[in-house]
Amino acid sequence: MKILVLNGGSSSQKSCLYEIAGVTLPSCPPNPLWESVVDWTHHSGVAEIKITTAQGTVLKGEIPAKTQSEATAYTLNSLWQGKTKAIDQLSDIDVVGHRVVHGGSQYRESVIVTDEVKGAIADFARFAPLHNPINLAGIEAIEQALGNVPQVAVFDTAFHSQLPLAAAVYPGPYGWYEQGIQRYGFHGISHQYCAQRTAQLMGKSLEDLRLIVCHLGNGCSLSAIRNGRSIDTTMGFTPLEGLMMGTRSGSVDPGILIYLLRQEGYTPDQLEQILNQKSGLKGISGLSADMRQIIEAEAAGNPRAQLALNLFIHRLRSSIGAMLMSLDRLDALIFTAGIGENSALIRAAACEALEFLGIRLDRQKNENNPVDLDIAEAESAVRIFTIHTQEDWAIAQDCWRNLNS
Ligand SMILES: Nc1ncnc2c1ncn2[C@@H]1O[C@H](COP(=O)(O)OP(=O)(O)O)[C@@H](O)[C@H]1O
Ligand SMILES: CC(=O)OP(=O)(O)O
Ligand SMILES: [Mg+2]
Repeated sequence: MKILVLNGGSSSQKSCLYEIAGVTLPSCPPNPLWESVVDWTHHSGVAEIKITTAQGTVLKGEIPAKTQSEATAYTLNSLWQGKTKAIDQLSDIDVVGHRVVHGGSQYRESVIVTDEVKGAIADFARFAPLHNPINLAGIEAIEQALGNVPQVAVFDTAFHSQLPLAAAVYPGPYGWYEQGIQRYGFHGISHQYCAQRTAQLMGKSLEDLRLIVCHLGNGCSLSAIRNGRSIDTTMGFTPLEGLMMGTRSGSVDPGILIYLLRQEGYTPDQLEQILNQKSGLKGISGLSADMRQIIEAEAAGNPRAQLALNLFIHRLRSSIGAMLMSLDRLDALIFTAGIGENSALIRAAACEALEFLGIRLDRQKNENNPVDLDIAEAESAVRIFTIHTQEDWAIAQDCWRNLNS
């Protein structure tokens, strides 16, 4: 079965083609036949593209793609034509899986896309305006190019859909909860994948483990996992709550927003822009949303980069503390996504604060940025893992399950 996965984010679109040959799912993620990343973050109106095939062909360049649909059309062509060709024709694709960021409380599992599902994704765009429209555009681009190939929507909110009420409900008026204003949580595909992979590496059943997953990418969130379920998480009603992120503020006093609306005459659109695009590492440093550049500038003595880094670490530590208190035992602390997988400095800074609990990082192992490895000292009270998050593979597995159930 050939499975195409589209993972559309606010500034990038990652796509992947997998082939599953057997009658059961492989236990470890297979290498994809073909992968592409389209990134809009560097220049306006132009996207950077990188395509890699299983044969090792790498194509890098810029394409004049302003929209998601243009980028998807270009990407699909490169799948069956030219140097990066991986299939003879698009009809060789059996199923297409999509990461859909918001599925509300309605979608607790992945589903085959129907008109009703598309309507719900469009409706939930109210709650995730930066993500859901992009996910829907991906589904429609595939409909145009591939007709009625089965498509599967895999929701970032699904893994958190059983949050206990104490974690899910905001302490505003009860009417908020009745109208759907509640904590949904995001990055669930990654949190769930990392939890399952850690259980596999520990040789234990996920049911028996208590875990904290730190998903630290452009968007950042933590989850507390017990009996294989997310019981607490830092993102909430939208992907704005919680940790400080690349360009997003994370949690701020809502009083600030009332002040800005009333005293400074800001519009809701301006507030959205500030909180989503002009805050976080970029807003504080004035330099960049890229953690690598923040770390470099901090090392060179830039005071605002120093402040941005200190804020990021402070909020990460206090939120790990919050997740810890939702579990009454911890078996493993897991770091994943761009920063979590690649920054020994951030992992060490987070773990330093936990040493009083007997949680000890092996400095040498940590420095090597290992993939899917335990980086705790042998006598540590809690295991510490770096896990390469494979959201695309998790989506491909859900496609396979939907078509084989
Ligand atoms: N070696 C590194 N050290 C620190 N941060 C890194 C490193 N490599 C990547 N990152 C950071 O990872 C983040 C992007 O993470 P990623 O998971 O790729 O994001 P996305 O949310 O777009 O999927 C960026 O802030 C980038 O700076
Ligand atoms: C939900 C979310 O924040 O996603 P991303 O980190 O890809 O922006
Ligand atoms: Mg990501």
